[in-house]
Amino acid sequence: MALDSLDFDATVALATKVAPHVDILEIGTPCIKYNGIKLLQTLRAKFPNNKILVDLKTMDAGYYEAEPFYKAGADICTVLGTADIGTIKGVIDVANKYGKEAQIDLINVADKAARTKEVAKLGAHIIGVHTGLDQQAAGQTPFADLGLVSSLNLGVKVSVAGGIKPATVKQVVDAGANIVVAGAAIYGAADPAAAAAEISGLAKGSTSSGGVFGWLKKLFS
Ligand SMILES: O=C([C@H](O)CO)[C@H](O)[C@H](O)COP(=O)(O)O
Repeated sequence: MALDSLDFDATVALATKVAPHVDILEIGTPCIKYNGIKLLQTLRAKFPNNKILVDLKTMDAGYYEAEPFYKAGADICTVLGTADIGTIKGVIDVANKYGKEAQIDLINVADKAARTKEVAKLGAHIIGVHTGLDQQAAGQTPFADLGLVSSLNLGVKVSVAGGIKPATVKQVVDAGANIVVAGAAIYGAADPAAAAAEISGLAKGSTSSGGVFGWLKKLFS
């Protein structure tokens, strides 16, 4: 789940609702810029059972920028695929130093296949196929890019983000996504915990929407 609010307390409150229903809590870029590493430290202490991704979208000084976040308990940090290859290598190297993972975000990368092959050779742990919020506002989706990146079969995990909602979870899993990111579909829902449970259930291939939770909901609705 992507936490994209700027408000510290609201972010912790939302994480408290969704944490039991998701594997990874993602601190979104605006959120980490606004709140800083203290928010990571707070979430790390409160949610020992969730992985935490810090969406740094690093563009320079990869090793130097990401190291304090891995030290503070981040499991995954992101670095921009448009960054210099040395910057990307820096984040991969520091992730390896702490036994963690680096995610290379393909947002705005022109030749996504070429960059994916290049960073896979460097040992990238996760490739992020990502249609950002501004691109979504212009009507773009991540589906075609996901198909392209998955078809490379490089043995690197693929994450997809960009307006994913219950109706599109199966499509992205079938297209090869190992990690499904949802932000607005959860925090914009009337019941974020239920939305998180439904999306997780769908992503993990449950047979009914939302697994047992969704089934019970349907039964009593
Ligand atoms: O990464 C994101 C965005 O660039 C701001 O940081 C979002 O968290 C990501 O796109 C997931 O959110 P939704 O698109 O709302 O599902």
